[in-house]
Amino acid sequence: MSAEMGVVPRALEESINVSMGTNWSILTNSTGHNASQPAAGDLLADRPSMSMFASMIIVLLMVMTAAYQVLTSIVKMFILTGIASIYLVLFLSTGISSDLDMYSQFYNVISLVGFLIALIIHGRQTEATNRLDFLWKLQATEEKEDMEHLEAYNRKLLANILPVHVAEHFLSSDKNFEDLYHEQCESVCIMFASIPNFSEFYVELEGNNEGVECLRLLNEIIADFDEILGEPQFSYIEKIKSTGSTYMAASGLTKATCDMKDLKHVTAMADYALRIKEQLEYVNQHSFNNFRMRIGINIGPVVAGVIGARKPQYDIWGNAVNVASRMDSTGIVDKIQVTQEMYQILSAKGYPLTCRGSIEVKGKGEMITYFLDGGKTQK
Ligand SMILES: Nc1ncnc2c1ncn2[C@@H]1O[C@H](COP(=O)(O)OP(=O)(O)OP(=O)(O)O)[C@@H](O)[C@H]1O
Repeated sequence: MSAEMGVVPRALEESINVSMGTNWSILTNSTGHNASQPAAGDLLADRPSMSMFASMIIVLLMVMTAAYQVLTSIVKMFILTGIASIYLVLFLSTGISSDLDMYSQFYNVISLVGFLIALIIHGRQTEATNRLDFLWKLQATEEKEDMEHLEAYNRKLLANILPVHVAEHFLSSDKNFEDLYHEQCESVCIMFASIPNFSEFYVELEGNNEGVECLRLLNEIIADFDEILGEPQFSYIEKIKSTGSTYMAASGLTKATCDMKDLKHVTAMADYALRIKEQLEYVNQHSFNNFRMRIGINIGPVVAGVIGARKPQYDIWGNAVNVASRMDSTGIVDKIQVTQEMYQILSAKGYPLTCRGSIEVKGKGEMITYFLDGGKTQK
């Protein structure tokens, strides 16, 4: 029996070697039948692992290049094609592939080219996605900046319409203007300042553009009063509104501006009244007019709130406000009329005041009032 168990016939061995591109003589060697060629068999057995090793190195190199984010897809394409070309030239021209048959060599080349194409397509797609991501991020950043600008603009706008603390209340919480905003303020100093003879000045003629020039001057006066409020010493005061030629302001509406210890919000209001009187004199000198001012000030508790949703308006209400208005309406031009409560505070602080005496105030009866004659004098 020439073909024993475990022995590969010579013809079969050769046919396997041809079809697989390998040498099976090492196997036959193990059976002891070809023991004369062990060294040649070992060498041949190493060959497939060498071509495999080379292929793996190239694939690894290509994957590393493809994964390198900094390179553009075009540069990657050139590098990958270069690597693949060098490998193919070496693979086909040197002995690396000699252990492989034609079919395996062809399969190896096709796999590499396919892999190369896949990497190039992947590189292009990744780059396109990254570019799109970048553009979206840029757009999102621009939109965020626009929104921040818009929010800042809205804040500024709202802060011009409402006092800062009220504007912050609406902006910081989820409140809307439908909800009533109100607060109780215990010690608020209220001032009404009017220019009674403005109505004499206001005439609608062709020469003054149907009264527009008169309004222009009134606007300048009110704007001057607003600007004075911007001075640091008057930070206790909040403008409430101006109706016609009457300017209304109040101080001590917030915890920060209500100084119960030194009553600075009261003295600030007295100083402000004196200051706007001076300002009107300055306007008179420069516009050759003779506007006269009448001012009334009172102190007391008020309710502050925002009325209206579409055009919200901050205002204050209470008996103290009514009395302050009466101090103006029952006052005398060029004088600052104050109530007894104001007198007690201001005289204690060193302000010169003169008692006017008792006057009849509508709805309040007889009231003793005072005139504020000037600024604080050093005691
Ligand atoms: N928030 C306010 N803004 C402007 N003016 C006010 C405010 N609150 C009260 N007043 C004015 O105070 C004045 C006194 O108000 P009060 O309610 O005592 O009297 P009245 O009889 O209603 O007013 P009037 O004498 O004008 O008829 C009124 O002229 C009113 O216009």
